[in-house]
Amino acid sequence: MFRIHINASEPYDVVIENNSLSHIADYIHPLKNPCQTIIVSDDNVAPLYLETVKASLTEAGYSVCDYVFPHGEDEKNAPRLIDLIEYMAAQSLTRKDLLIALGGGVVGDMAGFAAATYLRGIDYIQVPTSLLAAVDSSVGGKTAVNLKAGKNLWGAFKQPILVVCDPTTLDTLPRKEWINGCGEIIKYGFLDVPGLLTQLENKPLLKNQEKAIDIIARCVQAKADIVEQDERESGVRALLNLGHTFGHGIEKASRFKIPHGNAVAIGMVLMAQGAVHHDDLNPAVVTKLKNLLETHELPTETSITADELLEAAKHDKKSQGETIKIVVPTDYGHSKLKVVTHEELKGYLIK
Ligand SMILES: NC(=O)c1ccc[n+]([C@@H]2O[C@H](COP(=O)([O-])OP(=O)(O)OC[C@H]3O[C@@H](n4cnc5c(N)ncnc54)[C@H](O)[C@@H]3O)[C@@H](O)[C@H]2O)c1
Ligand SMILES: O=C(O)C(=O)C[C@@H](O)[C@H](O)[C@H](O)COP(=O)(O)O
Ligand SMILES: [Zn+2]
Repeated sequence: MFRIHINASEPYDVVIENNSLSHIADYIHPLKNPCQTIIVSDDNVAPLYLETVKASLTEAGYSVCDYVFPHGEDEKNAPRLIDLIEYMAAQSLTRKDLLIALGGGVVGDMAGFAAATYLRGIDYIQVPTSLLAAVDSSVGGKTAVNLKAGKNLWGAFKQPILVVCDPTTLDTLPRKEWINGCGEIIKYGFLDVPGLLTQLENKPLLKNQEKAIDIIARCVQAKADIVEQDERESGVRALLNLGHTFGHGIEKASRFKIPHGNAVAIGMVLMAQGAVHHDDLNPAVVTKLKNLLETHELPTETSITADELLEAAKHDKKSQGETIKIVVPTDYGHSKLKVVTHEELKGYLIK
């Protein structure tokens, strides 16, 4: 069992414990007296875990309603968010009540945003059930939905009051979602997490729940260290965007056929290749990165055109006027922030 404290402006704990879902109310109770709760989930996760969470809450005296929507990135949008908010209002949830996001990053991002804005903000808990959500999206308080113009363009910073991760839920996670989660994990390997890349090289993390617990804890601690320094991304937090400058464009241009973690993997390779020409990165680092991604069955290239990627990057949050903040690998396991013009960014895509 791990309990990692996140010392944000509103501090909270991340609990990582096998079978924690069956007694989730034990973790909630010290923070929140019995109240009305809404569990938000998708149609893959709800049939597997909704009843377990409900049973624990009901037994502890909480009343529970649920909102279950179709799975997938396509659903992380404004109409779905409004439908959820309308449902919350119809259930007469008050400011003292609680939202529980049970699922992957899509559920967590959208339900978190609903909690951030409904009645100008109510408490919420992240209960990640995908590997990607466990290592990244459930922690740090970035909530959002996508707009037609791009990824995560309508959102808010709102920290959860608690994160409860039950790694046994990964037993039902399809292999392709393990692969997807590994995209973000390898990203952490390039953000100075000591030994993480070596650990992954020695044994790929696919369908290995035993090993996943330790790696989840290491990534969460790494994210905590960054978020605690810079909760609202005015500086170092932007490092967590390694692979995302082009990754978000890849997701959008593929109409979300290429999922987030896969897109981040390709985005890291593109940025590393660019860094060989513009930042003197040793080409051997690109080879090692590609090998590690391939061992985890992740893609390393895309047929999406440079023009599409550049256009998407220009509209991303990290763009300001003619410049954009990017994250470039400086060595195997290390990266740095850099501000370049859009014209210079183009150069990163020319091989
Ligand atoms: N807020 C953040 O800091 C942050 C960080 C990283 C990614 N994200 C966002 O997270 C999203 C991606 O998250 P994701 O990969 O979890 O996507 P997701 O929520 O779509 O989950 C992936 C798939 O796995 C299924 N699933 C989840 N848990 C399962 C389980 N235990 N058993 C069986 N099936 C299960 C889901 O139903 C879905 O079909 C993207 O929208 C991305 O932008 C946000
Ligand atoms: O928490 C962060 O900060 C991150 O950047 C984590 C990313 O993995 C995540 O995909 C995030 O949603 C991207 O943020 P955005 O601001 O570029 O939308
Ligand atoms: Zn990400």
